[in-house]
Amino acid sequence: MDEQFSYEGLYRLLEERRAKRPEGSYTTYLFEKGLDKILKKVGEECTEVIIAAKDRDHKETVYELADLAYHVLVLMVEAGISLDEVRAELAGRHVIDHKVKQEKMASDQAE
Ligand SMILES: N=c1c2ncn([C@@H]3O[C@H](COP(=O)(O)OP(=O)(O)OP(=O)(O)O)[C@@H](O)[C@H]3O)c2ncn1[C@@H]1O[C@H](COP(=O)(O)O)[C@@H](O)[C@H]1O
Repeated sequence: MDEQFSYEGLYRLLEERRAKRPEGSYTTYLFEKGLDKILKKVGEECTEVIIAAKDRDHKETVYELADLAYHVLVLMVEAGISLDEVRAELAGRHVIDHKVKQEKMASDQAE
């Protein structure tokens, strides 16, 4: 296990790939091909996650989820979407879900 790994670190590396376009980099290849290619890869990886999960193949599902996560991060960099934006969106929903859950619990108790 690489102790150095973080989503933030990988995101920054992908941003650097987009800016510098080093040769021999698969990420450079994706950015050179452009948005349609990146979207195609995200679609393919989604399908592979679905197939692996449907087969209840835990190891393969983890592998395909990692492929999907990488390609989603490439898409985010290409689209100029930061990890903080997605984190903030999830955090906002978390509060809403909590309130809905509380309201439901309160109305269930009143019955
Ligand atoms: N996490 C990944 C990662 N996951 C998957 N992949 C690549 O995604 C590709 C997916 O395989 P496929 O068979 O679907 O695609 P392919 O046939 O190789 O290529 P296509 O023509 O279909 O696009 C493989 O080439 C993998 O190497 C990744 N490539 C890079 N990273 C990360 O990105 C960093 C920078 O990578 P480079 O830009 O290549 O230096 C690396 O250090 C890693 O941390």
